[in-house]
Amino acid sequence: MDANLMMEVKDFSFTYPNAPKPSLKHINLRVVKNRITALIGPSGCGKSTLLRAMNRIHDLYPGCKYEGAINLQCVDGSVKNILEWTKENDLIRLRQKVGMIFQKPTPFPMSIYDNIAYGLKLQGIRSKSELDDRVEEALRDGALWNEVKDRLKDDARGLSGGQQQRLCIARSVALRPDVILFDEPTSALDPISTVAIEEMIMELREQYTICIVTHNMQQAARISDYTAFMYLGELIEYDETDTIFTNPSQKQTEDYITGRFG
Ligand SMILES: Nc1ncnc2c1ncn2[C@@H]1O[C@H](COP(=O)(O)OP(=O)(O)OP(=O)(O)O)[C@@H](O)[C@H]1O
Repeated sequence: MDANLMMEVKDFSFTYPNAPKPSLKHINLRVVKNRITALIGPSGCGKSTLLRAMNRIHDLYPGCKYEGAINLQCVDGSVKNILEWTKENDLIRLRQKVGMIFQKPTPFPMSIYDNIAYGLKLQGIRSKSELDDRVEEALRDGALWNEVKDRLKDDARGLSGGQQQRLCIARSVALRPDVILFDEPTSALDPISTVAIEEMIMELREQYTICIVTHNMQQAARISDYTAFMYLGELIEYDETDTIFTNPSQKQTEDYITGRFG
């Protein structure tokens, strides 16, 4: 695997439990370190299914069938195929290394502070001052600190939708993952909150590797470095975002980005 890659999906097929046929077929995708990779394509093409395979979140339901490989570059330079991991502890660690942000914000029913501290405590951090520092650092990374620093003990569910989404990003970032997966993170938000999240994602790229599913082609064009176009469970074309949007090599990609279908 090239040193500039964080993940590499190789000849990957995926079938949901009891489904008659695979939802993803022979996918190859390169996820470059410290870059934003966007997955685009019409509804039902398999974008979310692919994203969710990248931290094995499908395994919360038994019976999924994986074929091929999803390789992850580890800190020690070794490369691991995450599809071979079976132990529950390995999967928990994987989801700390490869975090996920969902379409609807999912704050825990607890205070703003505890939303962040919860995962840190699970990682074994007990010192109050260390927890305070890590919570502040995460909320700063999530561009939320100034808005919430005087009400850290308030219930997180009292925040606006955009603030809740930034809290969820801060919660993920607090665990210092290598990769953050975003599944349509702004589709439930107003335009102003959307801009705030997009700006944050672009800043996070300096420290993290990012993969984002979006229905919004302008969003993909605005924020991503690389784009993959998917159709009917296959990856049709992958390239630098500028190339995909100005000079795609496949007719299906061109038809999609010019609004002729989807
Ligand atoms: N839990 C499931 N069980 C069986 N099939 C599923 C399940 N979830 C999704 N699928 C099927 O897998 C295919 C890909 O779905 P997926 O949600 O990944 O597409 P998508 O491109 O993200 O769509 P959208 O943009 O509408 O969210 C679809 O044919 C869908 O019906």
